[in-house]
Amino acid sequence: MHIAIVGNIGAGKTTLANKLAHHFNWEVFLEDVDHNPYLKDFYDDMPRWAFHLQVYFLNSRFRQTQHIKKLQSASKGVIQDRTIYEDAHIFAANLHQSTLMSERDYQNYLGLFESMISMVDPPDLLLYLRADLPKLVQQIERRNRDYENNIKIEYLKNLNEHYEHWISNYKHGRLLIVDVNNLDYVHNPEDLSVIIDKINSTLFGLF
Ligand SMILES: Nc1ncnc2c1ncn2[C@@H]1O[C@H](COP(=O)(O)OP(=O)(O)O)[C@@H](O)[C@H]1O
Ligand SMILES: Nc1ncnc2c1ncn2[C@H]1C[C@H](O)[C@@H](COP(=O)(O)O)O1
Repeated sequence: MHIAIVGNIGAGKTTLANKLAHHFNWEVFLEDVDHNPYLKDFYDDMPRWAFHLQVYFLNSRFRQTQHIKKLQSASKGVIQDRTIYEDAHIFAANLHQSTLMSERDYQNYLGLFESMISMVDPPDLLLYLRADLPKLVQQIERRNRDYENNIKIEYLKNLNEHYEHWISNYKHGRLLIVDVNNLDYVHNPEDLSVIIDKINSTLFGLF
């Protein structure tokens, strides 16, 4: 079983991924953030570093999918924090649309993505955490990563629009949308149970 958690920056993916991995006793795959050699530079100068960062994330995410595939064939359960689909359909697409990534870099990137995606298995369940801008801003501030302090509201808004568009066209498998605006699964165990019940119901027909 493979559950992938998707959603905008600060939506609560990592927090939920860790909690679900603990609950189901499955392996968790997190993003390559702390050792990412481009992320800080990217936030300082997006046009300069957009292509480098996208190639880095694409490669790191692709490796992760191959690792997940091996665990799946050994019947191990996996929770994944963010997917390769979001790199291309959300982040790279948004950078291109916002003219922060040039046409030739974007086409070059898409060629690479298309070559890789045929080797990627979709998750058994895609869990989309939908969060409005105030919730995202509050949680990004709470997390307090230096390089994210100057993220513009406009950037988050554009990403949210890409998420909504992508999710409404998602056809690779089962999809569960959870509105997290009024959920606090950090402090309220009942809010975590609400999500776990929805997952059990979607995946196993329980409840
Ligand atoms: N539903 C929630 N309610 C309250 N706080 C949350 C919630 N989800 C996440 N947080 C807090 O918000 C911050 C960002 O969450 P995180 O899981 O790192 O988001 P993401 O991985 O989506 O970027 C963390 O400090 C986390 O403890
Ligand atoms: N593909 C990406 N392009 C640009 N930025 C990205 C990409 N994937 C992740 N990120 C950024 C967004 C955040 O600053 C960090 C970690 O993501 P988070 O949603 O907080 O887990 O990486």
